[in-house]
Amino acid sequence: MLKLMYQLWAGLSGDKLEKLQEEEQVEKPFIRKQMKIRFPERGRSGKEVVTIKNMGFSYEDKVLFEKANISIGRGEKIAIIGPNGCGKSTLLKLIMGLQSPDNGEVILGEHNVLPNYFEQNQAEALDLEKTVLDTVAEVAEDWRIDDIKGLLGRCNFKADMLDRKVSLLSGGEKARLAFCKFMVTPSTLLVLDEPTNHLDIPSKEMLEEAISEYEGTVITVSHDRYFIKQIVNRVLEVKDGNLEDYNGDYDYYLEKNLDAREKALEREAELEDKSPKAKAKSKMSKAEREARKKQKMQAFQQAKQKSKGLKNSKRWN
Ligand SMILES: Nc1ncnc2c1ncn2[C@@H]1O[C@H](COP(=O)(O)OP(=O)(O)OP(=O)(O)O)[C@@H](O)[C@H]1O
Repeated sequence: MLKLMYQLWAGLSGDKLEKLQEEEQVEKPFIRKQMKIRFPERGRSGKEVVTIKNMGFSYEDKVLFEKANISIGRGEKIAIIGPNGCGKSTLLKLIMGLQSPDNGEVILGEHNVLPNYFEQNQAEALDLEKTVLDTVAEVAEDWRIDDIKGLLGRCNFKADMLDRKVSLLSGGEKARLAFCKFMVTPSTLLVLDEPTNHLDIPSKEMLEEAISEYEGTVITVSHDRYFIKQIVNRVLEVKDGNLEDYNGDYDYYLEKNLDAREKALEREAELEDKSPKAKAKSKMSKAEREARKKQKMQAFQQAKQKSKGLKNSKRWN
C-alpha cells in the first residue's frame, strides 16, 4: 500500500497530484526530518587561541612535561594523543587553568576566547535535584524549548523522561544528559576529554556533525580513532615530555609516524580476526589467514624500509 502511494507520488506531478491530495486519495509520504544540532557560538575569538611556552609540569616525582611549546590558532581542530598516563588530560586541565605549570606559560588568547570544557567525569557534576529538561534548559541561551526536547530526543531521552529527576537516572543516562548540557553551552573554544565515552552511535554522529560545522577551535583527547579521523586537522602527540606537532589529519599523522601506523595495522588485523562476521564469511583456513596477515606485515615492513631509505637519501642531499 505504502509502496503504491510512493509510486503515485513519484509518477504524478503538479495539479493532478495536488488535486488527488485535496481529495485525500493520496497521502504525503512521511519524510523524517533529522534535527541539526550545532554548538552555539558566541562571536569569534581572536586569531591566537592557546599559546604554550616552555611549559614544565610534574605530579610529585612524575614529570609529564619538560619544555612543551605550541601555538593553537582560531578554527583549528586538534587531537591530543599519546599512551595512557602520558598527561593528555592534564594538558587540558593546564589549558583550562585548573592546573598551573611549574615552569613556562600557558596562555589563553585575550580576545573572546570562551572555552566550553567537557571533563571525563562531567556526569558527576550534575545537580541531582533537577529534572532532565531543566538541566539542559537552564544553560541553553536562545534555544526554543522544542529544540531542546529535540536534542534530548536525539540523545534517546523519550518524552516521559523529561520530567524525571537526575537522581533517578542510570550512569549512562547521566552521561548522555551531561553531554546534552555541554552541547547547548555557548563558546568559541571546545575542550573535550574523551567526549565519545558512553555515547551511542547516533549521539556520536551528532557530535561529529556539530564539530564539523563549528567555526571555533576544538581541542580533544580521544582514544576513539574513528572519531578523531572524522574531525581533526592537526594532531599533537605527547611524547617524552614534549608535544610533537603533526600539521595534518589523522591519516597524515599515520603516514608520518611509522610506529603508529604499524600499531594501527596490527589492530586492524586483530579486529579482522575477532570479527564474527569476518569469520563466518571467510572461507579461508586459519593457516591461510595467518599467511595473509604475514603478507600484510611484510608489505608494511618493505614500505617502512623504503621510506627509511628515502629519508636517508634526503638527508644526504
Ligand atoms: N592529581 C594527581 N596527582 C598525582 N598524580 C596524578 C594526578 N592526576 C593524574 N596523575 C597522574 O599523572 C599521569 C598523567 O595523568 P593523565 O590523566 O593526564 O594521563 P592521560 O594521558 O590523560 O591518561 P589516559 O589516557 O589513561 O586517560 C598519570 O600517571 C596519573 O596517574
